[in-house]
Amino acid sequence: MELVASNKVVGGWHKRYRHASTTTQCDMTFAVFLPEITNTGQKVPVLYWLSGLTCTDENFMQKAGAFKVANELGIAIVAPDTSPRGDNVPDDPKGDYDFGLGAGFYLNATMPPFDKHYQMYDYVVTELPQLIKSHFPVTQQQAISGHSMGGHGALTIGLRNIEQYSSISAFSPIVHPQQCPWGIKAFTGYLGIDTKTWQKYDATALMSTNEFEQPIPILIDQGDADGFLDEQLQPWHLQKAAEHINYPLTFNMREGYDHSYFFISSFIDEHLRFHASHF
Ligand SMILES: N[C@@H](CCC(=O)N[C@@H](CSC=O)C(=O)NCC(=O)O)C(=O)O
Repeated sequence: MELVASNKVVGGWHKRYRHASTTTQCDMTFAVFLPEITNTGQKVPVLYWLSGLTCTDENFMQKAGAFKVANELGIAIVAPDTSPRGDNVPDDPKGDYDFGLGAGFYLNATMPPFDKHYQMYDYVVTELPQLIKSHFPVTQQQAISGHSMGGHGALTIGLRNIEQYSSISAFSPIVHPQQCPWGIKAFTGYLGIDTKTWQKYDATALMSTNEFEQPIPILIDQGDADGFLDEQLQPWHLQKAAEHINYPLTFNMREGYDHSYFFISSFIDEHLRFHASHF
């Protein structure tokens, strides 16, 4: 693992690393925030943050304003990149922002030429946590959160790995990708046209078809001035499925907020406190 950058912040540290990933078969970069309490070697729980379309590991760390409260609560934050990258990694044929580089959709692609590198589900669920546990002062406690495409990632990964996380949260998530343009494009390209293979990557489908004996709590915040709300995000699908099985989902519609990190930075403290209360 190669240290790419290191910045002292609120008494703790923000660091970026590059490593050769066996899962995505390319170099991956991730960022980690380590609260001050870890300077003495004390172990802390980890929040995994999954970013949205066009992002890298840097967007959340630079724009979310999460460090002060994460430091106060003693939570480490890990932010992976949103796709594999490199000269050999295929991109959207037209170079569009919603597929390929920066748009890995946190799934394991099965369609060539994407299947070789686009294995973001396994990377986030397995390889990255193993790497974090072996190199940083963290406990076994994990939570997962994300924004937009990353909210989709947090919901699907969390719901499929309930024993691995103590809580899930999301800002402006894509909750029913098989029924929105971003999701249909991504799933067709990465998984092919057989929609049966799409179900395990669709939070609403997972909520509708699974039984959750020990559900973990979910918190979602959504801005009502979000330009992607009606066409892409459609949170009511997940709300309805959750209500149907009495799943512990808290949903906040926030008046006047859009899709940006201005919105995330306004409510990230509440999400951090939510996760801290469930570790
Ligand atoms: N460039 C696109 C929109 C891209 C965009 O809004 N990306 C969001 C995530 S959208 C869903 O996954 C984002 O987080 N951008 C990075 C940031 O720092 O704000 C367009 O022009 O429509």
